[in-house]
Amino acid sequence: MASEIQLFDVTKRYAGVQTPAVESVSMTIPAGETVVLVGPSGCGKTTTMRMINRLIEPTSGRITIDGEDTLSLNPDELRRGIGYAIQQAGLFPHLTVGQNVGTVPGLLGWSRAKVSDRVDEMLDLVGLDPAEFRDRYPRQLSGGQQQRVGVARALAADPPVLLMDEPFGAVDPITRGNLQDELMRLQSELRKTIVFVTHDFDEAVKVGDRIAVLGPRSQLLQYDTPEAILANPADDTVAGFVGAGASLKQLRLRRVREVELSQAVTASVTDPPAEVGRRLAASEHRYALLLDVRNRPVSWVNARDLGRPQPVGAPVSLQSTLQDALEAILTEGGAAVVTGARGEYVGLVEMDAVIGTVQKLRDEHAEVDA
Ligand SMILES: Nc1ncnc2c1ncn2[C@@H]1O[C@H](COP(=O)(O)OP(=O)(O)OP(=O)(O)O)[C@@H](O)[C@H]1O
Repeated sequence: MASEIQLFDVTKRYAGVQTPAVESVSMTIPAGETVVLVGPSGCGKTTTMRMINRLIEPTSGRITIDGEDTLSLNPDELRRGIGYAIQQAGLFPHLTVGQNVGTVPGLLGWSRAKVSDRVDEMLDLVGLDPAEFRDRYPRQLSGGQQQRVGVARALAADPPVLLMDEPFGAVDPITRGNLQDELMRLQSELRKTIVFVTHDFDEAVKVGDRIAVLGPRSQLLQYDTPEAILANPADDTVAGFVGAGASLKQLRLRRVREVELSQAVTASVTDPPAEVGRRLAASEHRYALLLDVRNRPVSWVNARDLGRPQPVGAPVSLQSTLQDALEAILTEGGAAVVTGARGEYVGLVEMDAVIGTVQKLRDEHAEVDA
């Protein structure tokens, strides 16, 4: 279940402040997508997001959820239908983890048994063992665990919309990466409409189906897929925000299965070196890949040194990102070996394929603009 959110000409002026915090913003957030609002500190991200659940009331303009004007709804009811997760989790310190997660279902009048089942289900979903964590207090949790409880609480009443304001801002980079991975896994199952605020562009690229790059007063500088923004930033401000290494970042969004694999000269580990030499001589290649009886890559052998095979480094899979493949190419010194589900040899990713992919993305997105 997911809902489309639309902003029409939305403006927010805080009392006593001359310039509006958000000025005349219009955008559509498609149902079931994760849209990331990204922009520098103070540009109005939080204000924009909080107007959706009316924690902040717009000065003018209209916001609809599935076509329904949010101003026509009772704010408390509206908020019960919108999950909300914030930095530092914002858990109630005097309530247990279970009570925190069960807050909204409780308010909605669910039976105790149903709330209790739901709490356990949600804790499981975010990777916390209910038996271990249900009765703890927030202060007895690590930052990352608190953040997980925050997400569980936001999802407990199964809202069609989830607002997340820098939800992973307060944890270390490794925990942050894990939480991002988990959110993506959850979202691939739940397909909620998620509005996610961050000032970290890399986080936006990782979790977003679309990214809204905001300037002052929440002005939409560019609103597009991560691929399109990386390939073709709308202007210098966006380019500055994308930062260095845009091409490298693109490689994180592409999978090995999307590129054309090349093929190595292969032989069996049991083949005599002379036979391997004959095969290499008949090809234009200098190296052959030796496979075991189950077709799994074992070693590389050089035409000039057939007696001394070198072990194959860590292979990549069809699901690996092109960034992983590039890393393997650089480590292996030529090509990354790709293996299938049972570890069998499938093909190679070569440098040309990686370069070609980046080039193609750039061309595709340049054409869209033309
Ligand atoms: N209650 C308030 N009263 C007056 N001005 C406010 C209020 N809340 C926010 N502002 C101002 O509105 C602007 C936008 O703030 P907002 O918190 O939406 O930005 P943000 O992009 O989320 O920033 P950050 O990334 O630093 O959290 C800022 O200039 C801020 O100072």
